[in-house]
Amino acid sequence: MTNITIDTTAELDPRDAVLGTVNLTRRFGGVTAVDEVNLVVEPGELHAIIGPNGAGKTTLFNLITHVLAPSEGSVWLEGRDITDFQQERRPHLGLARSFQSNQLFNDLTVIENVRVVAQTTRTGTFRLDLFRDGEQLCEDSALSILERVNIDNIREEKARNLSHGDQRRLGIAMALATEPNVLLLDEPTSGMGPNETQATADLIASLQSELDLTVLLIEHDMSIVLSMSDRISVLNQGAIIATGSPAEIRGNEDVQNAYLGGMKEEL
Ligand SMILES: Nc1ncnc2c1ncn2[C@@H]1O[C@H](COP(=O)(O)OP(=O)(O)OP(=O)(O)O)[C@@H](O)[C@H]1O
Repeated sequence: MTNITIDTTAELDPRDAVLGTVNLTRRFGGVTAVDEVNLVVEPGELHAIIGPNGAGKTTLFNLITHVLAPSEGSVWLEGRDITDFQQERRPHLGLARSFQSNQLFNDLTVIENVRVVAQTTRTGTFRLDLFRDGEQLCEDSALSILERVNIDNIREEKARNLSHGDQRRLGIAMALATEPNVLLLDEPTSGMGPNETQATADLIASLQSELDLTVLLIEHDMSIVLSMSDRISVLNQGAIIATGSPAEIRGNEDVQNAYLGGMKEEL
């Protein structure tokens, strides 16, 4: 493998980062899907993870969110080792991942979906009995999140009836209901046309700046990645082989040739 040294964060210890990983590794039998990854995410940045199919992006997200346990290494959030924290505890730490379509409550309305998450986060108890006293706070908070994500106009629709794009926006709204400091987005524009893709990119940028969020994102659309990221890490065969600004990643001939392959034209 070509050695590329454009990691502008190399001097930072991942244990001191807002989100960091130390030698994070996951093996599946003989395959090392994530290989000694040291990731440093800085406060308030939009940090994208890119790489070819099978590079280990989803596995890395699954390790950070404890969907999978690492074979080796650790995950750090604001100075705490959260490697062994169970998934359910993570939203309370300020780390949230956008909900996937199969995690929505299909028979609840859009606002009910967000309210359930807001309530669960506030009370620590999962509750579907939504119509009790003392829930005005969650209702107000759910509505303001829907307005922020621009889906308040469909708040009474059942989740199952939403378009693909609206389901993805609802997934982001539900993550926001946990009041995160760090938001993980797993291909937020997948399956969207150009207009929806741009609208989603604009939404993410506005969330980042207005809510002072730190965002870690996997995204295949290179034009989106290059236009909106503060920094980009390139994964290849499980390892981070470069981290840098979009200009550094775009301008690096080795990255283009060795790791972006078919995406080279888009750089
Ligand atoms: N549960 C699993 N069991 C066995 N191998 C797995 C498992 N999950 C992932 N892998 C392997 O780990 C490697 C990394 O996969 P991963 O899905 O993390 O890559 P990716 O970068 O997200 O790919 P894509 O862009 O295609 O979604 C691949 O070789 C994949 O086949």
